[in-house]
Amino acid sequence: MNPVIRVENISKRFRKVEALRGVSLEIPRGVVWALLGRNGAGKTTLIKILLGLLDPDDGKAEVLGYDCQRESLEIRRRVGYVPEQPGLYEWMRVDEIGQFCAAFYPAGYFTAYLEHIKKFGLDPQKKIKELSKGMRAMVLLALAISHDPDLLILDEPTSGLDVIVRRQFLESMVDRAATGKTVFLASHQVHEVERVTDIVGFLKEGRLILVDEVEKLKREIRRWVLIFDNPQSLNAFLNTLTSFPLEIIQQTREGLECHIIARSPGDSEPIRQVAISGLRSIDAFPCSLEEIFTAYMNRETQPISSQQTEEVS
Ligand SMILES: Nc1ncnc2c1ncn2[C@@H]1O[C@H](COP(=O)(O)OP(=O)(O)OP(=O)(O)O)[C@@H](O)[C@H]1O
Repeated sequence: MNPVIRVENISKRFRKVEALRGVSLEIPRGVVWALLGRNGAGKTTLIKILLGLLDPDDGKAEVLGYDCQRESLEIRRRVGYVPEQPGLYEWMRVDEIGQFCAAFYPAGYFTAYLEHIKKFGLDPQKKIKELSKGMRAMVLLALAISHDPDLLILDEPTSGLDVIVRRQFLESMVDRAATGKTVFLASHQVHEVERVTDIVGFLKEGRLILVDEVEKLKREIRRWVLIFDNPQSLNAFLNTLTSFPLEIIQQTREGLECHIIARSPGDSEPIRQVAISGLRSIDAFPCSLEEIFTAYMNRETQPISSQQTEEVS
């Protein structure tokens, strides 16, 4: 089956800023896919390219089989989009804005819109300018899903929503995916999307550094805490670490404790096989998606070698 989103080697520069650097990805149908990155990582830039609101400097992107540069109108008609910084007509009533947007979509849009508004507990007679931030977010979501789009794109979807609404909102994304629709969301609220996301992509300074299933990441990545009797044993261990069949994502040291976040394929736990004298204890802990994300984001800035360790000890 063709992917819903296909991005090939997209780059985008704003003057001196390289907002996207050779990003490639494919998003299958029927999943909740989250693009996670820190502020300024390039998430909104990628979304704007997908919707044809920005042209890339290099590369090619397709959404629902349409070319993002040449066929952006087709894309915008078929996709539901909730922007990060929405502009709504302040003077309109909640029902009026639905009626206004219905003109761009097939019959049935307005009826579906009113149903969503009712479900969200919003008063259709209220003026947009009288709504709270969270209520506005709900109006935007209702506007974005009332044509039942095959693909829903959300930029920072939960900002402004209280904890109850946020939970309902994110869970409704899972329900959409269960009916074969696709949800692509960009966020830096990693802990919030963890429960509802099938696949994540980590975007760091314009580069997509990882794409994987959340369940697989959580199965394969562990935080290890090793406690040694003396610094020499700890250093000896660190010197052998590169020979383990492991992807070391982060390693830090506090006194005689070594903390490692590492990925090993399958269920094997190679660190457990460590045979170094002076090892007092070894424990493994599951990682949250937030811990995994943080470890990847800090990866280049926090390497410690055994040489550095010796200096510390
Ligand atoms: N129109 C623009 N002109 C100049 N620089 C821009 C423009 N749009 C984005 N940038 C820059 O490109 C980089 C990526 O911005 P982008 O908005 O895509 O990040 P983001 O991941 O969505 O961030 P946030 O989570 O804070 O919304 C940033 O350094 C930003 O300052």
